[in-house]
Parts: sequence; C-alpha cells; structure tokens
Amino acid sequence: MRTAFRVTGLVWRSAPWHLVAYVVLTALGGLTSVVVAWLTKLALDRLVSPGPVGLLLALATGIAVWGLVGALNPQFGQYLRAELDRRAGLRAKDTLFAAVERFTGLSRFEDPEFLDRLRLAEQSATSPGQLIDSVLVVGRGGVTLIGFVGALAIISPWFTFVVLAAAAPALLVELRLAKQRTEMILTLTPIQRRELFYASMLSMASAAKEIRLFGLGPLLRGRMITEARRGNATSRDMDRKELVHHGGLIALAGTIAGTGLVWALMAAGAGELTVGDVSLFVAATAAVQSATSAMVSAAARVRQQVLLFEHFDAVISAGPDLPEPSQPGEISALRKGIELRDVWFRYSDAHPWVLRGVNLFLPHQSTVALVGRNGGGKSTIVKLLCRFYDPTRGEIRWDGVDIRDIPVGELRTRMGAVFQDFVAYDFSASDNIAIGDLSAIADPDRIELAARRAGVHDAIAALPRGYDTLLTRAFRSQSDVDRDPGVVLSGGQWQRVALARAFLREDRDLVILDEPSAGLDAEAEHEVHSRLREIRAGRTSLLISHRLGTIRGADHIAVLVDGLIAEQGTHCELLAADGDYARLFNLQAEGYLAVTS
Ligand SMILES: Nc1ncnc2c1ncn2[C@@H]1O[C@H](COP(=O)(O)OP(=O)(O)OP(=O)(O)O)[C@@H](O)[C@H]1O
Repeated sequence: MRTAFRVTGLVWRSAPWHLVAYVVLTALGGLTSVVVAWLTKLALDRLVSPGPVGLLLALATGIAVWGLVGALNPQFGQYLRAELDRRAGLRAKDTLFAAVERFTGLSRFEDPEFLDRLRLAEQSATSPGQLIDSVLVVGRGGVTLIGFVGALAIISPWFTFVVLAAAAPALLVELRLAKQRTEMILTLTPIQRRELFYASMLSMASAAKEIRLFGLGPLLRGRMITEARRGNATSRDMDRKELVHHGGLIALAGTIAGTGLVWALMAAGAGELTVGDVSLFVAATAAVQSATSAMVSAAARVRQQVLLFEHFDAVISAGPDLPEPSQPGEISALRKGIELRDVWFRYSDAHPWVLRGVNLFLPHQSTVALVGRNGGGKSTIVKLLCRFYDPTRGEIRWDGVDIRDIPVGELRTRMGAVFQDFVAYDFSASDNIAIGDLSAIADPDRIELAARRAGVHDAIAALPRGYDTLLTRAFRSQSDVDRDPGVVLSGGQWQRVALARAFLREDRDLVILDEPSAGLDAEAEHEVHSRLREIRAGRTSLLISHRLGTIRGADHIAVLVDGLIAEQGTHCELLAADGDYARLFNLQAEGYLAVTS
C-alpha cells in the first residue's frame, strides 16, 4: 500500500488535472454499460407493452447518448493515460537519475545486483501511470459490478452468487501468476542486460574494428542470440502457465454464462421473465464476468507493479555508498600536503589486496611521480585520492584532516585530473573541453585558451564547424542549419582534449595526471610535458607515467612494488640507490641508446 501511495503521489505531483480527468473518465466508463443495459431493458419492455412514444424516444436517445459516451471514452482515456505516463515518467526518470548521481563512489556501479535493480527501476520509471491504471481498472470494475450485481440479483440471486463465487479462484490464480511473473522479470533482467551488451557491441563504432578484423561478429551474435533464447525460454514458460490457467478460467466463465442463458430462456418461455429481463440478464452476466475478470487481473497487475516499483523506491531511497561525515570538516586551500598513512585497499572482500600499507606524502607545491609495474595499484591510489572508494584500512589526510571527514563534493572541487581512461563524449569539441570545468561551457575564450595550451586549438579550428563540431559520427548536430556529420579525432588529439580539460582546472589545489601523454608522438610528448610543467608549477601534483624520462624532473619519485612504496627520492637519489627505479630507467635508456647506436 505504501508503494502504491508513493506512485500515486508521484503521478499526482506530475499531472494532477490529467489524473482527475482520468479518474472521472474511468468512473464514467464503469457506469456506461450499466446505464445502457438498464435503458435497453426499459426500452425493450416498452416495445413489448407499448406506451407513450415520447418515453420510448427518450429511452432511445438516452441509449444513443450513453453509447456515444461509451465509444469516445476509451479514446480520451488512452490519451490521458499516455499523457500521465509521459509526465510522471519524466519526473520518475529525473528522480531516479538524481538519486544515482548522489552515489559518490564507484562501487555500486561495479555491483551486478545493483545494476539489475537499476534496470528494473528504470523500467518501472518509464510508466508509473500503469499502476494507477490498474488501480482504476479495479475501481471501474467495482462500479460496473455494483451496477450489474443489483440487476442480476433481482433476476436471480443464486445465479449472482455463482458468478461472483467463480471470481474467487480466479483471484487466487491471478495473484499467484503475478508473483511468478515478477520472479520471471527478476530472472530475465541480467539476461536482458547481457543481451543488450552484445547488441550494443555489434553496433558500436569503437568495437567495429576489432570485431571485423578478428571476425568476432559470429561469436558476439551467437552469444546475443543465446541470451535472447534463454530469455525467450523463461518468458515462454510463463506464457504457457498463463495460457493454461487463463484457458481454464475462461472455460469456467463460459460454462457458467451458458448455463445461465439456458435457464433465462427457459424462464422467459415459462413467462417468469420478460424479454427486457432476458436482455438485462445477458448483459449483466457478461458485464459481471468481464468486470470481475478485469478486476482480478488488474489487482494482480497492481501487485506485480508494486513489487517492481519497490526497486525504484529502493534505488531512490538507498543510503550513501560512501559514509558521510557526521560533522563535516571544512576543507581549506592546501597548505602542507596530502598524506597516505598505512593505506591498505582491496576492491571487495572477494578481491586480492592491491595496496598493502602505502605511506606516501604529496608535499604542498611539489610534484610527486608514481611509477611501478602494470597492475601495481597506481590508478587505484588516484581513485582513493579522489575518494571514489575509501581505504580498507589506513587513512588519507588533507593537511592533517581525514578526507572522509570532508564533504566529498568539496574535496573534488579542489582537484583537477587527467585520468588514464578519460571519456571521449559524443559532444561538440567545445563541450568536450568544458567538461573539465562546467563554468566555462558558455565562455568560448576560456575554452580556446585551454585548447591552445594543450596544443589542440589548430586541429579543432580546422574542423568543419570549429569548436561546434561534434566529435562523434554516431549522431548528427541538432542544429537545423548544420547537417554536417561529426568527426573522429585521433588518439593523440583526444589526449590533448583531455589535457585541455585539465588546463581549465589548473587553479585547483591538487592536479592528478595519470599517463597524460599516452598516445602522443615524441615531439608532442616533449611539448605537452613542458606545458604540464606550467600546470604543475607552484601546485601540488601527482604524475603517473611509464615513460621514466618524462618524470625525471619531478620533485619526488615513489616506486610502487607489490602494493607498497618500495623506494622513494629524487631521480638522482634513486639512480644512486641502484634499486628498482634505476633498473627500469636504465632499461628504457638502453632501449633508446640501442636505437641510436
Ligand atoms: N574496479 C576494480 N575492481 C576490481 N579490481 C580492480 C579494479 N580496478 C583495478 N583493479 C585491480 O587492481 C589492481 C591495480 O590496478 P591499477 O589500475 O591501480 O594498476 P596500475 O598500477 O594503475 O596499472 P597500469 O600501469 O597498468 O595502469 C589490478 O590488479 C587490477 O586488476
């Protein structure tokens, strides 16, 4: 009931007048058949024993008018129902994704159960009007039922009882089916998500190269079809169950109606019923049966929709994924530095340890470079600094304050970052740069300056519509004037767009650069690193790069081995120590020497 009220509240807030109109229309819909049946009975009786013509005319007009109301009702109802869904669906979607936005960490997006639930929530958010509709069908059925049960009871009380009693097993059967259908939807959700994944891979430009070169099409298509078959088998089972049960219920209703008709005709033949009574009996039996069956299946649908809507409710009322500070501390401009103190981390209890007691200090206004093997945990440290996860053990302190005690939004406004796996959005070039700082979205000068500093201005200026060019070929511009297709940037150009985002945030207290020059040619790398030195000058920064030549100028270099900082110092100190860093550095240097010799 609580969920049903919440949905009603949502629909009411989204479209109150449409809801009122829909309720009135539904009630009228329920009344129409009762009124028409009674008027028909009276008109037929009048025909058999003629009276004043005026009365017959009034009855005939009444039947015609109510018949017209009955015919138009579904059309208006359909429009109102669709409008309710559109308006309430919009609000529900907004509410749902606003709730998703409130999850500040990443763990929920890596939890298949949560993702299944989110999909169910999305599905129920698309048509919250369905639940209202089903409730109203129950109400409309109620109105029809009351109207006809009276008529039927006058003609035959025992038969009324039989017709109504037949609805009880139907209700039980429908409720059971609704429960099973809900369970089926839960089973189907992960199957459908996988099927959707394969289908999107098959139509995604970014995957098209490998799919074609490696001949992956049949594999992906085969897997997609396997999932679709699995889904079909699950829903087929359910459909068969419904067929059997509904078939049984319809056979029962038909038998009762047929028996009733035989009795009514025999009674009319014996003079116990009038022709009008027979007409009313037939109409009442059909109406009571269809109203009870509609009510019963609508009641079952209400139950199913409530169960599904509970997933929507669960997502929008889910607590924070990262604990919020009970007494949030103030975050001020960084003055001393950021310290990782005995930080241990694993992605979940089922995952191995990635960090095993990292101690690292990022002093104010200096650059710390982090190096280590692939999978060593460097990007994980970045994610912890941004508080996408909390350390499993240990703490990270911002000028001595645990970052868990600082509101996460404020912490993040103090940071700029180029992530190793930055996102190439299907937006215009201008918007793609403004991603770095949305306050620049309407400031073309700031965007251009950032692009110039990242060395990508000339490339963007040369595009068909300059900064307004879409950086994707999956969509067309929405402008009526311009139907130019978008363009695809090269990997290195994208890398520079990501750098331009960082330039927009260069005034932040902490700048994180995770492989910022990956994909750049040697000249560009050299140029970009000299520009990055500009960003880093006088700021606190963390630089991650596998090209050790680009980090030798860092104030401090830390080497991450087996989840621990194995050595740290300046480039010269580490070379002198002749440890891991010296070995890796010499290995790379030898590679360059070998080419030149
Ligand atoms: N979201 C995640 N869930 C589970 N394990 C993860 C996740 N992200 C990373 N890992 C694991 O954590 C370990 C460290 O990964 P991380 O990306 O931090 O390494 P890295 O040092 O940045 O590597 P690279 O030099 O290749 O970029 C790897 O074993 C990786 O498989």
